[in-house]
Amino acid sequence: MVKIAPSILSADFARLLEDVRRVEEAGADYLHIDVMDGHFVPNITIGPAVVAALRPHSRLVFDVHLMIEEPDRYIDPFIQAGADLITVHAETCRHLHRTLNCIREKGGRAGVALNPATGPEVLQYLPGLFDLVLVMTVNPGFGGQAFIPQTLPKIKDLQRMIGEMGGNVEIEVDGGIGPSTVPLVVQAGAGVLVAGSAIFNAPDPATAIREIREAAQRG
Ligand SMILES: O=C(CO)[C@@H](O)[C@H](O)COP(=O)(O)O
Ligand SMILES: [Fe+2]
Repeated sequence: MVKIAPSILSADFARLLEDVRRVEEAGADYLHIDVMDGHFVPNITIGPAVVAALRPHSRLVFDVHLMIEEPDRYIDPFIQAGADLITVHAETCRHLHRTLNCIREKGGRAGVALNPATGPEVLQYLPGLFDLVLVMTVNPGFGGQAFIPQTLPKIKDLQRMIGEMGGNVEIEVDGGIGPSTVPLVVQAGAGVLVAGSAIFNAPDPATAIREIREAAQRG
């Protein structure tokens, strides 16, 4: 069974809690929270205060995607705010090994995100140190972009690599995910599907989640 992670980047920020409740009731698994700093990516979004405000109102796994320079500075604030899973971009980490250890020491699950142009080999010598790999299927920074099909072979390579490493590591995909792309990424090996615009811009987010699950079964 795949997991579905609605990205609140495409939610109505003026009605954020309402939107979170709606996807939680519709059976979402993770709540994907995109954190952008205006440096690593051009956009600026959410900080720990918003995560802390939502935390008492939701039992969803808070899946925090840090698209920020120097992510080490913000691991503790996001854990304190209630993040369950913290994903850092390999491209932003000078010492990825240290950063992953730091997330786990503070009690979080650790994820590594890879831009479309970044290969999986950055993970090769880190077996057992990460819980999730986030394959960016668009360039990070904005919702509503078109899926990049050249990322599919990377998902397959990662699945093989993770299988050889052993352990329990999830492959998450993020960007341009919706009913038409879900079968492709699931076939390639993705197990966690992030979707922003496909869920929150749909007339009914619950129906959109159901359609994504049905598409995953076709995959
Ligand atoms: O991390 C990001 C964008 O950088 C995402 O999580 C987006 O929120 C995905 O949006 P859609 O492509 O699903 O609209
Ligand atoms: Fe994201």
